Amino acid sequence: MKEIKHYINGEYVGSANGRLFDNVNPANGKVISRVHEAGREEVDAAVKAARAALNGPWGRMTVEQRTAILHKVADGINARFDEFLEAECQDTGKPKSLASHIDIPRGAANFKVFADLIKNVAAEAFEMATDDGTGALNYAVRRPKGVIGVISPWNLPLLLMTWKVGPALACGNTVVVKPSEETPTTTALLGEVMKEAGVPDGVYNVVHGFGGNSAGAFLTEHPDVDAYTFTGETGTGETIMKAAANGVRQVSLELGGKNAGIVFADCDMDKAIEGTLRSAFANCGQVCLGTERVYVQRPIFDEFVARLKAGAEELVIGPPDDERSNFGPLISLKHREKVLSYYQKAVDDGANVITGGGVPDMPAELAHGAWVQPTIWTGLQDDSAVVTEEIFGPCCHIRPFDTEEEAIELANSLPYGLASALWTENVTRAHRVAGQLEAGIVWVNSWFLRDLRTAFGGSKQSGIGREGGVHSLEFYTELKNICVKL
Ligand SMILES: NC(=O)c1ccc[n+]([C@@H]2O[C@H](COP(=O)([O-])OP(=O)(O)OC[C@H]3O[C@@H](n4cnc5c(N)ncnc54)[C@H](O)[C@@H]3O)[C@@H](O)[C@H]2O)c1
Ligand SMILES: O=C/C=C/C=C(\O)C(=O)O
Repeated sequence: MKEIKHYINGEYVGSANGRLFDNVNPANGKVISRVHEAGREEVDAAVKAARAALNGPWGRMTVEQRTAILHKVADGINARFDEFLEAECQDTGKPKSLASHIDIPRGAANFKVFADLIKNVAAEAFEMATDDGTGALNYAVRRPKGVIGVISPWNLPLLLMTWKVGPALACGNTVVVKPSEETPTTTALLGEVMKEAGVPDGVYNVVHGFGGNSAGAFLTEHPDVDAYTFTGETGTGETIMKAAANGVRQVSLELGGKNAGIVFADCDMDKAIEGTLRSAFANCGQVCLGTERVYVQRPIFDEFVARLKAGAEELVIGPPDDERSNFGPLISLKHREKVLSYYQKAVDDGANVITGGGVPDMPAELAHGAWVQPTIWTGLQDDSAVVTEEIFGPCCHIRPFDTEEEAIELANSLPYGLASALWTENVTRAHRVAGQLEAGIVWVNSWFLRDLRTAFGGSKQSGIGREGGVHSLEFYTELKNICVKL
């Protein structure tokens, strides 16, 4: 059986404690590899390697040298595209048709975009007057923040990890990555690409394991990490923030959501249906930006529900290699238990189950997979847990509204604020509503349309800080002001 090891100081190493855990393909329940679980010893070795590399060749490279290497990393991912694709789809069960368009290309793009950005970004300068008339000049320079702890989730493993590692390395930092225990493979494979691209040893380190009382906690408790960037659940974000408070380390947190879609009667119905289908069901509903609450203006409510139902029922459930498949399994049987508990709760709370609500019949070879049906409900009260809590599954609740004010109030009613999608052909309304939604990202007549130069992150309990474009540079560098008396 294949073993997945830590990548520390340019070498793949096993755990001294001898502990390994199973990596399961959620499409069929088969164990695909055994993963080493880091103890404090491996985490400490990884942090030490990262510190040494920061003070070593990486820290002394020019921006041009560093960014040329990062372009080679991106090229290296593309050169081994099929290997990354296979690994990502085995770990997650997601359709290859999805991962080949989103996960792997974005893995490469995340290095190119930030390598190019860092070469062109300016820092501020201010001339000032002084009493003696000679004046002074202030100018700022950017310096790497140091050793960055990167903790990433399982839903878009390579994409979300490189979304952090790309800018961190472009800014001259070194990293210790703790990928999700569910999806260790592409993060491990990236070590080989780093080596081939000429990234010095110790710049990119990977430790595997779980969260609490395992690699995740050991990394966030390590005193020699300068800052943490985390994507995952809001509750985990709180725990990481507390750990980072020791030593006053900065955090960037991209957390959970319960995102609203708002569909006005003046929308282009075809676009609204296509976009809402993707936002509710892509990646089996396991996208932080996904829509789990849909508010539809009353005159088009029945038509919208009927068309979304028809679209959901046309989704092709199947394994990654099936070219027709556009709907894979959940990440694990454990996560399916959680999702199915909400399916049951919806019924208990009196929902109309418009479609789905259970587990699909699958052929024998897939019977042990974490399959679940795409599900749509109507008729729930606004305070049902199904409508207020993040489920992170392929499901949404649709509720009618009458006025614009009501839609805004409903959308803003929860403590989350990650993303919203609104659908209207009235341009004035689009701007007016978008400006009032409490969310870090608002899409108008689209969903998950990403320009990597833009600010990305959540408001309220959906996160702290923004990444993307210059905002990533803000987090991954220290801006130092130098004041020169003339
Ligand atoms: N806002 C965003 O950009 C964004 C993007 C993707 C996913 N998400 C969110 O992520 C969640 C799904 O991902 P998940 O289930 O992997 O999240 P999770 O919080 O369970 O785990 C994420 C990572 O944190 C680690 N971890 C868990 N407990 C830890 C601890 N005590 N200390 C240190 N590390 C710990 C895990 O091992 C994993 O690597 C959803 O809530 C989703 O909304 C948010
Ligand atoms: O599941 C969450 C998706 C997050 C997407 C990004 O962070 C991105 O597109 O950069």
